[in-house]
Amino acid sequence: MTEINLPEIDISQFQQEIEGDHIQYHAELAKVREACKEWGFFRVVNHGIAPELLQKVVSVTQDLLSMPAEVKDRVTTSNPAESYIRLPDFDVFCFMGMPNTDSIQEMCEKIWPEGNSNFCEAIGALSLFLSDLRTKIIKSILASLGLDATKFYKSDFEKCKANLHINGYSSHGKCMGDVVLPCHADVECLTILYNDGNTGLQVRSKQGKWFNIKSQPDSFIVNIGDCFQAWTNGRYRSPDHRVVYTGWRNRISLPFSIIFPHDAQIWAPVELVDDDDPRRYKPFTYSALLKEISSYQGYQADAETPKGIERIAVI
Ligand SMILES: O=C(O)CCC(=O)C(=O)O
Ligand SMILES: [Fe+2]
Repeated sequence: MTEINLPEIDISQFQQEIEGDHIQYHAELAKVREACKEWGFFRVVNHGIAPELLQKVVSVTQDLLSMPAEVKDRVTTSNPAESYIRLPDFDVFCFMGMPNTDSIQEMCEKIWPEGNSNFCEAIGALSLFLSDLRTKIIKSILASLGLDATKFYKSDFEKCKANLHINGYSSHGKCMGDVVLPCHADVECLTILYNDGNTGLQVRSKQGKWFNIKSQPDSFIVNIGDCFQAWTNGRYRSPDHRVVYTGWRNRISLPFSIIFPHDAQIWAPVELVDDDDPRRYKPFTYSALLKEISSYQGYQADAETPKGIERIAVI
């Protein structure tokens, strides 16, 4: 299978403009635009997060994932979105409303009653950095659409929430090429993904062909989610992706998902609607979308099922 190098965006190039009021359209934003149209995926480099912190995050999450099942079960709660879930092929730990030091501390104390400051510090610091990075990424994407990024960030994105997942994939009983995370598109607004450098993530092109995503240490992978696809009136795509087994002993990934407030209307601005691009979606809320997809849990076996946004909002 062909391997692709995701388009690389050097976010440090518009650091100052993002902090100011106006982002000048320039070559790096043209790359964001092309990447979001073509793949719905890009890679962010020069993000300012120290490689030492990323190594520490990998090390503490390895510690967490290697705890015995009965210890991990101590963090299982009645709300599956807020705890630990053991799926056949991988473990998922969920932290809601990040950055939230209380929820990190709470989970940590259940796993390590004697405390684990390394874990709390590393996950806490990563969440803080990612919250800051998300603002820069969203503003860059808005500017790449030719929009007033400051205005639209404030009106539609400032109140977005974030959840952090820790995914741990095991190799137990796996054969090369086995699909360990089925084909899906992220339903949220946007995902900023960090992984431990192991390969396995694949993206499906517009033409329906699967590509291996080349791994690149110390960078973050960004992908557009279904809600953002709808907000852009379909100009940017929320890509199907999956994870396959490629021979690792175990594999860690940390998706940081940005979500619209549950009851906010998701609605493309008029600037993105014209004769060439007539309005594609009716307004909908994230909570209505979640309700719709709960029937198939967000995973679509090779995407035969129409996406949630197509089912509830397409005009
Ligand atoms: O593990 C990965 O690289 C991707 C994870 C993912 O797509 C997800 O959690 O939605
Ligand atoms: Fe995903």
